Amino acid sequence: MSHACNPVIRILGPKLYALHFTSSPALVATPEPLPTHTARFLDGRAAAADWHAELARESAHILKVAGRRPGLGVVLVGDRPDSKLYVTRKREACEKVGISERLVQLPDDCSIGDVQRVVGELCADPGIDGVLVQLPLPPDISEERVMESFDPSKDIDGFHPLNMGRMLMRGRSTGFVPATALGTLRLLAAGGVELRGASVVVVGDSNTVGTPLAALMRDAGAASVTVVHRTSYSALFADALSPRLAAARVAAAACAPRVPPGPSQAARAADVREEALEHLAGLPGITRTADVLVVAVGYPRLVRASWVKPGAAVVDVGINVEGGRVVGDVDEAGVAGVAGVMTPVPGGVGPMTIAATLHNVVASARDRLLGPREVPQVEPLGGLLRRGDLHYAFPDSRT
Ligand SMILES: Nc1nc(=O)c2c([nH]1)NC[C@@H]1CN(c3ccc(C(=O)N[C@@H](CCC(=O)O)C(=O)O)cc3)C=[N+]21
Repeated sequence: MSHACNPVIRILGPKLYALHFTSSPALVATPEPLPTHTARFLDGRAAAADWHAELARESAHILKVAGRRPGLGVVLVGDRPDSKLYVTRKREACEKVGISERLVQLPDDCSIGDVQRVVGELCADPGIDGVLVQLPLPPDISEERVMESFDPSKDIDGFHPLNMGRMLMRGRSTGFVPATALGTLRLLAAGGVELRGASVVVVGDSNTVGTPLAALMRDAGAASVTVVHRTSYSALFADALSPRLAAARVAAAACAPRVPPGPSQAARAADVREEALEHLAGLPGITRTADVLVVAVGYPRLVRASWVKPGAAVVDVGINVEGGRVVGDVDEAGVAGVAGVMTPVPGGVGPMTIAATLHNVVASARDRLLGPREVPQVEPLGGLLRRGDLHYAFPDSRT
């Protein structure tokens, strides 16, 4: 009997699969091995390149009809190397697509008023269709207050409360959708991953990634969306819960970056890591229910093979630097033996985030310069995303 053909087994997963067989003595003698998979990786760089090519055609059309290119305004506060890298990536992509970009840099010690003034100026510029403030901001500047100072019609990150609010209203997401969520959905659609009817688990509850993704997965027809709140994994980051973890951090900080960690130090770090993971008792049981598992926590290689339902689609939104390499929140090598589909890091969601940002700029320019297009009455999210449309609506938009 094939595992894949038995709906009860397929739905309930490997634990009950074992129970099923132990209940029947005749079958206990010849248990089938648990299924193994070799995950298909979704190529975010290729999908982003396709998207860029589409956007370049639209941008050229806008230039021809309206006489100017779509325009993006970017505000960069301070000099975090990661933020500078992402801003550079956006600039390169803008050049490819034919978007004119205006970057305003502010020093680390600027005031919230300075940021709001620059946002106001960029939003008032008639040659600019979309504005974004690269996050995170210095801790003393309220990101919420900055978002509230945007003109919502130029908030291409979709972080203004008006755009966030619209997104949370079932089937009425007519504003801008945050880039990481939009890019993830498009990557899944390009990879043929069906969200309709899926059990979705989103690990991470951030305003920028987890919350928008959960809302959009629901709108895309997921059967259920479980959001794992940060209290479920905060132990990973809480030194108080693990004095040895704190000690290891202090030791690592004292050595780095001059002395590379020795074998005993590395062993101790691995040990401490295992200890921190023990605090996550209930989490693997939840992630194992997911047909589509999204991980956006910011902890390297958190999700391992035993956390994943065989054949699931695993989306890795994490970006962590470990030993000079960029790794995600998923143990790629291990999980690849269990998952059906995976997004790699790097080369997965990251490039799609950039393309989605530019998509929002082009869509904003199109609405502004060519007039807003009809909102289709009945269209599944995936289809609309494939057509590169900003707006979407659903038949079941009753609250
Ligand atoms: N207002 C705002 N909007 C954002 O969209 C925004 C932000 N703030 N703050 C930070 C996050 C992060 N983010 C990424 C973009 C591209 C890659 C990316 O291209 N990553 C490459 C690796 C980087 C490289 O080496 O090029 C990859 O995954 O393949 C990653 C992360 C946008 N963010």
